[in-house]
Amino acid sequence: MDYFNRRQQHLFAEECAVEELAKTYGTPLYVYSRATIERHWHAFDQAAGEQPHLVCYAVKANSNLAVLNVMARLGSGFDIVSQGELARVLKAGGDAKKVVFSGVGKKASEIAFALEQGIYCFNVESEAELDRIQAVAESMDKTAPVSLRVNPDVDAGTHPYISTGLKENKFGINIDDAVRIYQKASTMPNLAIKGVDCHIGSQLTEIRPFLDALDRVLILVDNLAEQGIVLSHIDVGGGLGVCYDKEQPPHPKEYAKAIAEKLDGRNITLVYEPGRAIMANAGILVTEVEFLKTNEGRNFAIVDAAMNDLIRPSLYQAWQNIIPVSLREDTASAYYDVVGPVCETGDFLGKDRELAIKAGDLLAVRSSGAYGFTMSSNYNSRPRAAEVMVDGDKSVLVRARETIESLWQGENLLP
Ligand SMILES: Cc1ncc(COP(=O)(O)O)c(C=O)c1O
Ligand SMILES: N[C@@H](CCCC[NH3+])C(=O)O
Repeated sequence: MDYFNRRQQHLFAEECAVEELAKTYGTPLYVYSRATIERHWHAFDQAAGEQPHLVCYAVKANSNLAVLNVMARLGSGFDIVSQGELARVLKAGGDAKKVVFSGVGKKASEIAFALEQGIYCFNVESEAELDRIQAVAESMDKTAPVSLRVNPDVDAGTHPYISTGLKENKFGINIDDAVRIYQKASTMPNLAIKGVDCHIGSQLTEIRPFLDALDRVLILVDNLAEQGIVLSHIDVGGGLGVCYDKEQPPHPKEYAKAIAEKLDGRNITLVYEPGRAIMANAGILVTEVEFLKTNEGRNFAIVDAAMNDLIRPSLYQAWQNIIPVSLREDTASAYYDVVGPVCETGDFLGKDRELAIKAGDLLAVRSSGAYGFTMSSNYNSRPRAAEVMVDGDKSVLVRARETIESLWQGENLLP
């Protein structure tokens, strides 16, 4: 079931006409569906069945306070990678005790803040980081809960920019070094070993690499247990892909169930860190066609959203569906490159898209709820888009469009 669907000629987000939302809030506009977020979150939560588990939504996918608040109300945990993300989670009503802190470059100040808040666990990505956490915890007279993020050297079969589980990637600790580092951690007085973590990449469309990685992690878990280091959780990371085009990723239920079954009755808590699978198809980016033009036989639809609003097409050549908000029959379709106003040849949202459109029409870029707004910027001094959450027939402006004045906030002229 899709909460973004067409009624006659018009696109709806739940019970709200997208055309009306654009009129009310302007474009470019991100529109999120609360019902979709909740449905996706429950799919993970329910599929784990009897296995003790915690769904820690990956905040980087979409960190709008209202999005985090929807998740917090469901009792979600959160996967964060910075002090800023933790502060957002707390502001949105999230529980620090359900937060895992990932990331390769945690600063001492960020570690101290997270310890102060009492997070669930640090996912430690290097031996040097382990030493830093010990030092910070000691200075605060606290005990830091830690997991090692191990790198199982599994090819996730995804885009090289978003693959993280190979030995040559910057992430995690080589799984072959893990036993030694766990032994070291067990002697460090201000650390409490909690679990193990593994995240092999993003937009994975098959279960196999996840299960291969988990096989290797389970060998490590059993090996550590024999040495008296008993873990209380396994964090399997995020990475489950979604359908942008013709991909057929496993359903979150199928994925979460396959993972839970692999544990084979072990009495251990399972942590999931899904980002994209919850948010991507819970959002669209609505944009208005400013002009249509043809250069050297190539048609361009110049729209008011650009690479600064949605960078995935430019950065990864990612394909996202682009559809008219209202269908029209009074013009013939043609193939267009859908491009923004930013001064870069690489500024496009889609290429060669068959569309029947006129200037002034609205387009929706689908699957934009994850890594859309969070990766947006002010390049070309463009204020960032507004964000709206729909809930049935109601809509709430959850982030106002930036003003021109806000663009130079914090900047100073020379005296
Ligand atoms: C450590 C970690 N956990 C979770 C995620 C979320 O990934 P995804 O959005 O692919 O589920 C990421 C991003 O790839 C990550 O780096
Ligand atoms: N930002 C990427 C995914 C990276 C995931 C973060 N570790 C995307 O849009 O596909």
